[in-house]
Formats: sequence, C-alpha cells, structure tokens
Amino acid sequence: MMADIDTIAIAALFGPPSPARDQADARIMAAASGIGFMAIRDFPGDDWLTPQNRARLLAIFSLPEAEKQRLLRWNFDPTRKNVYRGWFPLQPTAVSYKEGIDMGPDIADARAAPTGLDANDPLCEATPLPAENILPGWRAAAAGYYKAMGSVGNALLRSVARGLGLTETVFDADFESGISTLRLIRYPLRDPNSSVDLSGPDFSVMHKGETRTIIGREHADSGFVTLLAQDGVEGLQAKNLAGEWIDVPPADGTLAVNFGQLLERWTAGRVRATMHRVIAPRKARFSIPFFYEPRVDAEITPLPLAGAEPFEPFLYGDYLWDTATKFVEMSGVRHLRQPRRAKAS
Ligand SMILES: O=C(O)CCC(=O)C(=O)O
Ligand SMILES: [Fe+2]
Repeated sequence: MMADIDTIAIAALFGPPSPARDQADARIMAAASGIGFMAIRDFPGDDWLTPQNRARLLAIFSLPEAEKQRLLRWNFDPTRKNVYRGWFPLQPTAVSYKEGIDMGPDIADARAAPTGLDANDPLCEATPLPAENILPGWRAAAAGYYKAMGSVGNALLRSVARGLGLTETVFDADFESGISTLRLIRYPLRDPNSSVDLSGPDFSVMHKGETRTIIGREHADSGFVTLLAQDGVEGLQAKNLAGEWIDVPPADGTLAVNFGQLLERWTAGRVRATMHRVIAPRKARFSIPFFYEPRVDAEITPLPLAGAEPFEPFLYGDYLWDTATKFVEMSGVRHLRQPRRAKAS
C-alpha cells in the first residue's frame, strides 16, 4: 500500500506539555523518520495560507520586467553587488523552469542587515527589494510571513528534539539570529514552440498514464526544515520509501514540510531528507518555500545520539556556501566566499 502524507494539527506544540503535544510529537517523528514529508495545519500564522494572503507575497511576479531585473543577483547581472540574495531569472534550457527571489532575515528585521565582520560575508548580505511605492504593502507582508515561519520552524525543531530524546531547546541557540531563506517561485508554462527538447528522461515522466514535463528537478533540500506553501496547484511529488513518486497535494491552511540533508546527517539518519520534484501542471504554478536555517556561524557538532558516528565540527555558513553554489541559480559565485574555518586535513 502506498502510505499517504500525514496532515498533522500542531497547535499543541505552541503550548505547555500535554497529551496532545505528545501525540503531535509522535506523529511528527513518525513522518520525519519515515517518508520524510508531512503537512501541518493549525498553528499561529496559518492565516497566511489563504489564496488572498499568498497573493500579497506573490504580487512581486506582476512587477514589470525592468523592476524584476533591478533585483537580479550578480551572476545574472554583473553590475549588482548582491551575490546570494535576490532574483533568479528563468533558465529556458534547464530542467528546473522557474524564476523567483531569495530573501534573507533583513526583510523581517532591518537589524539583520550585515554589520562588522558579517559585512564581508555574502551569506549575510541585504536582500534587494522592490520600492514600497511600486508594490505597496508587499514588504510588510513578506516581513510578517517570514516571522510567522520562523516560529513554526522553531516549534518543529523543538518537537524533533523531543522526539529524539534530546533537550527540547538543543537547537534554539543555533537558530537565534538565523539566516533562513524565504523564496518566492513562479513556474510559468513552458513555451511549446521553444527549441528545448523535452522528450528525454530528464525532462519527461509518466504520471497516472500521462506524460508530464518536469519543471523542478529531483532533489533533497540541503538544510534542516523546509516549510512550503503551495498555491493551490498540484505538481509537487515526494519519493516514498518504496521509491515511488507520490503527490503532495496542496491544501489551503497547510504547509508541506520536508527535512534537509544537514538535519539528516546531524541526527545520524533518524530524520530523513526526502527527494522531491515538481511536474508541470496545466497552468502556471507558484510556491513559497521557507528554509529554516541557523546563524551563519553556528557550529554543527555531533548530537548525543546513541550510535551516531562522530564527525569534525563545522560552521553552518561554510557548509551552506559549499552546497548552495552547486545549484544553477548560484552558478559562478563559488570563489566569492572562502571557508571561515579551514578544514582539518
Ligand atoms: O515548488 C515546489 O513546490 C517545491 C520547491 C522546492 O522543492 C525547493 O525550492 O526546494
Ligand atoms: Fe526542495
């Protein structure tokens, strides 16, 4: 039988210890250590997950092309200074057919913009944003959404900590002043007349007897916890333990949650980083992933888990740069940041 993705009401995670919280913890751990995907609902901030409120964030895609271009990253426009945050345009020949923007903590708290030593770290750079007068209210919406997702990320990691038998606050200090990324994505319909050959196995798969084009290449997220708002349009799929692709249905009021490779490694495989992909729906698709991340200088050290292999501690920022610059949206920027801590050889 094909196990479905569990939808878990998590209100109890925001209250004191209770049987309801224990039950939510158990279901979260079962999802995290099983398929590695779940949907959550019923939490502070879930009122963001309506078509109207998502539209407040997604309004950025209605900007004129010239305004979007002002937000581009350096690798797409060498006159720009920002290399990590900002706009990534469509890559017509790539499997992943999307455009969008990556935003950092400064959208929610201006004090998060870099100062001192961080000023030289691209991972802490400020996010280029559209002017308030061309998109009134958008910044406030992005800030509100970012903050709401941060507290959901914290609640989920505390639940995972309890599920692992660790002190529930074990992750808290590392995620204080974290550099979480809020990404807004648009996958337009592919132009059927373009010269890109979509017939190869990289680009096309069968789904319920129909050929579907891939628009988001199969991958596992690199970090910890991803909170994904889908915008009511299907297409997201996760690979289950049997290696089958199953649909992750969109539903208002819910977030799809999956876990990243660093959390998988940190928890000695008890939490699973699951492969997922996006197949093209019949209309344009939008999504809003929030990647919950620790501070740039968080030291990742082995957790006290039975049977876990020890590893050399490392800095989150060094890991992140190494990983993020392998993606097509970040191509050509790798040399712009050196590891802050030399690897022991
Ligand atoms: O658009 C989606 O639904 C998935 C996006 C995704 O997997 C990602 O950005 O890592
Ligand atoms: Fe992903």
